Amino acid sequence: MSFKAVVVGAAGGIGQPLSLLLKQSTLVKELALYDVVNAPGVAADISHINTPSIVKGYLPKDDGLQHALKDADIVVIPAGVPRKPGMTRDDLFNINASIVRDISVGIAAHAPKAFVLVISNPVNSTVPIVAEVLKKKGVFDPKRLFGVTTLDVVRASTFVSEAAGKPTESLEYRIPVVGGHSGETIVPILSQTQPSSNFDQSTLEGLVKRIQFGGDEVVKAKDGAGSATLSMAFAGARFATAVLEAASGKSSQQPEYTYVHLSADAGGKEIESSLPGKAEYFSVPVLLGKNGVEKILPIGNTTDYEKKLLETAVSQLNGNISKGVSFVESSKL
Ligand SMILES: NC(=O)c1ccc[n+]([C@@H]2O[C@H](COP(=O)([O-])OP(=O)(O)OC[C@H]3O[C@@H](n4cnc5c(N)ncnc54)[C@H](O)[C@@H]3O)[C@@H](O)[C@H]2O)c1
Ligand SMILES: O=C(O)C[C@H](O)C(=O)O
Repeated sequence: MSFKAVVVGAAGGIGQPLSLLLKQSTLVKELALYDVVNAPGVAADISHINTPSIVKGYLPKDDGLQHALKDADIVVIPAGVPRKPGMTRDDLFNINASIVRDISVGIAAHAPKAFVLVISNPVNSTVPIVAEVLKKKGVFDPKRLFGVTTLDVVRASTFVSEAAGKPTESLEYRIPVVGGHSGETIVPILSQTQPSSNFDQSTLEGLVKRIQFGGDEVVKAKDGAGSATLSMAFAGARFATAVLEAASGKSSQQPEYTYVHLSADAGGKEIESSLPGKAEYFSVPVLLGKNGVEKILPIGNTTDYEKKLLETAVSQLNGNISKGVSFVESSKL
């Protein structure tokens, strides 16, 4: 079984390597690359790779977005501006909110059944923006909308395996990361690290900070030239592949951590009622299936320290979520 995948923002720092990685997937039969600039060039380049998928590039002219999205099974969105040093992800809201809103209007009209994977920041707000647009258009299915928080999970296994003195075994390190995708809304549950690792409290807190602010590390190192692109492309392709594998009927008992509307499954509702405050959206452990979210698993036991981290995350997230919802409420669609 193979699928039509669309990358919106395909000519960007994430979009190009992400498109390259998706071109390598045998789960993809058609790859539609859309951007406001240079998408045909990126598509021409990638199309020379001799993997089975057909690649086409689209620009806004001649209803490009509509044609790119037509019959899409999965739409991955890394469109929008990245951070520069000194900025928070929320500082991107003013520009990226309308970009994501307008793309969502296109998805509602031309690919209402597609899985939608949102990479554009601030994810805590852009996912609610997509949901609100799809709701207004009567096509919202919470099982099919995902905020991509995989990079936090990828970073956690890299940083924790390094701290455990086993950097070459990082792929074996599984660390739940829940909450949102910005600073203190990112909550690594290091007490559930597998293989289990015993860190003293100060190492533990250092690791939590590093995972929460891993994005800033890259923004600082790039010194004005943007934020994480290559590690994000890796993480985005990994998550998109998991969604497509599940859609093709290959089930996995390994959860993926992704930022979803908690109504997507009864397990989400249970998590919502157990959280120390209101949060309609949360990154949670999800088992994927043919229709997207199949089951939301419990977050599991947490230490008192992690409970405090969760409290802080929830209090910040709620404002991010309301900001996205209000933005669509006040938009003329
Ligand atoms: N979720 C995550 O973990 C994560 C990680 C890294 C970056 N990001 C976010 O991803 C976004 C993209 O980052 P980047 O480094 O690739 O930026 P970039 O500037 O290199 O690329 C963005 C691309 O989006 C395109 N674009 C702008 N408006 C568009 C529109 N209306 N339709 C289609 N395409 C449009 C631009 O032309 C550009 O090619 C940023 O918002 C960044 O903060 C998220
Ligand atoms: O840090 C950023 O702004 C980009 C991204 O969200 C990241 O976590 O690397």
